[in-house]
Amino acid sequence: MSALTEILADWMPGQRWFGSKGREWAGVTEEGFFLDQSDPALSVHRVRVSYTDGATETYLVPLSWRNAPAEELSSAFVGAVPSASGSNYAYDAMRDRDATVPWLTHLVAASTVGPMHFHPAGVAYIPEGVPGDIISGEQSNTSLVYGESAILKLFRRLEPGLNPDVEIHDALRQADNQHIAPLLGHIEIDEPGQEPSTVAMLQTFVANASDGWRLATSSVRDLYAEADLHADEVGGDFAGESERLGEATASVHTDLARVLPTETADRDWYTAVAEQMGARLEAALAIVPGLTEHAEALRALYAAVATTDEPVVRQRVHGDLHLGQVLRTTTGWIVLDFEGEPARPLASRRELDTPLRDVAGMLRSFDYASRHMLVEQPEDQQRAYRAHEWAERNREAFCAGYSAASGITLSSESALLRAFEADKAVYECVYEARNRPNWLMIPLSSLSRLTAGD
Ligand SMILES: Nc1ncnc2c1ncn2[C@@H]1O[C@H](COP(=O)(O)OP(=O)(O)O)[C@@H](O)[C@H]1O
Ligand SMILES: O=P(O)(O)O[C@H]1O[C@H](CO)[C@@H](O[C@H]2O[C@H](CO)[C@@H](O)[C@H](O)[C@H]2O)[C@H](O)[C@H]1O
Repeated sequence: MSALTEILADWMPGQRWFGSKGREWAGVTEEGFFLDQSDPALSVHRVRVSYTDGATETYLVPLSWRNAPAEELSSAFVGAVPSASGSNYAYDAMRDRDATVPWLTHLVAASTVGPMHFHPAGVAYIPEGVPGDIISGEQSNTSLVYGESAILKLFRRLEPGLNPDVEIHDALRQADNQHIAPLLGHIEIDEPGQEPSTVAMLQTFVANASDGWRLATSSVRDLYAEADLHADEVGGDFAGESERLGEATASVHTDLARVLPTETADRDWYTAVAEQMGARLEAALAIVPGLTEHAEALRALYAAVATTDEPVVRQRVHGDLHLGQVLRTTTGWIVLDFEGEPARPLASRRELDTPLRDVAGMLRSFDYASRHMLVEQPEDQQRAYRAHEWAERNREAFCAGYSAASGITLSSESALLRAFEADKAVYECVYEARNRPNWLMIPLSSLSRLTAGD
């Protein structure tokens, strides 16, 4: 193994974007090329990790290079690689501002550098010559904001095929949908014998906006501060926003169904969905022992999916909709990140699905927002009651907004919707066990409610 491969193998598991935490590595290889040779030089590496369970993943790692240690970049230090003249010092290039300029320079020039191709969308101005600032946050990918006008998202896990984030943003632009941030370009990398992988996406940065998670949790904080008031009585009531969010979600679904293919679900689809949910549960049980007590009830919920006669139109959807994926601007809600669930294979994220998956994702998110502050005080019954009330109020408002804008009535009796919520909660259990174990109780306790039929 080369010195750089060893350094990357040590460093990657500690990165937020590394999705396979806790999985045992069987091997690792790395190949890279220089995207820019100036000082600091910028190189891009594809790191292929194989696991003892037989799976493999490819991660994209851009590095910046310096001849001497850079004190101000100590938190971005990746490692020192011995060279003929001493050492070369590698840094996380996404956190080295000086190394962030070439991405947009190449996009403006529509360059090809080695295996990498830059595709400007040709619809709006791309800022050039300015450095990008990394967004810090709970992200599966890594984003740079350039001068408050554009945001570049680097997809960390590479898979051959067009990333749905690019594909869906492009489709919604054609539909002139008002609830997205316009696509400015994207970057691809060749994969021998396969379709290219999408490396990054550039879109308009929406300034002066707040994400839905932050707004919703402020509303919950207000409620907790006034523990004897109801959700509709405190100043920070969120229900109006939830209703508008339901309308925005419906508008996105309506436009996706208008400009991209749709199909009516046949019996096989219901059976396949029930099987997928069951398979996800079986895999999750091996990772989260706390799920065992819900397993039987979940299997019964999924069995109901196979036999329900609720009509479903299959179409492209968001795939991982939650409050952290929506931005409230001065005029309304913007929906972000159409990539789908990061842990799912790309081909399955591009399949036709049902809008109910997105509705379920957002309903789960209201539950999360209401209860994440209870993680530290699980015994507080008064607040737990208020949390439940807040979640119900906002879930109902979201559904009302969605139904009014789409003409599709969302029923709390729907076996499908309940199963999609439960399936999402199972996914979240695995996600939390791997990334935020002290939050695991949020989806786990929701499963008690969902399987009890409340
Ligand atoms: N176009 C945008 N304008 C403003 N902020 C954005 C934009 N796109 C993303 N963000 C911010 O970056 C965060 C992460 O972006 P997202 O696309 O969800 O990345 P990830 O796939 O890593 O979760 C969002 O929650 C939002 O705060
Ligand atoms: O935004 P990503 O595409 O990276 O989505 C992943 O991370 C999310 C957390 O950042 C995770 O969402 C879960 O936590 C949210 C609060 O942090 C909550 O609003 C969501 O409802 C809950 O699912 C998401 O599941 C995961 O795919």
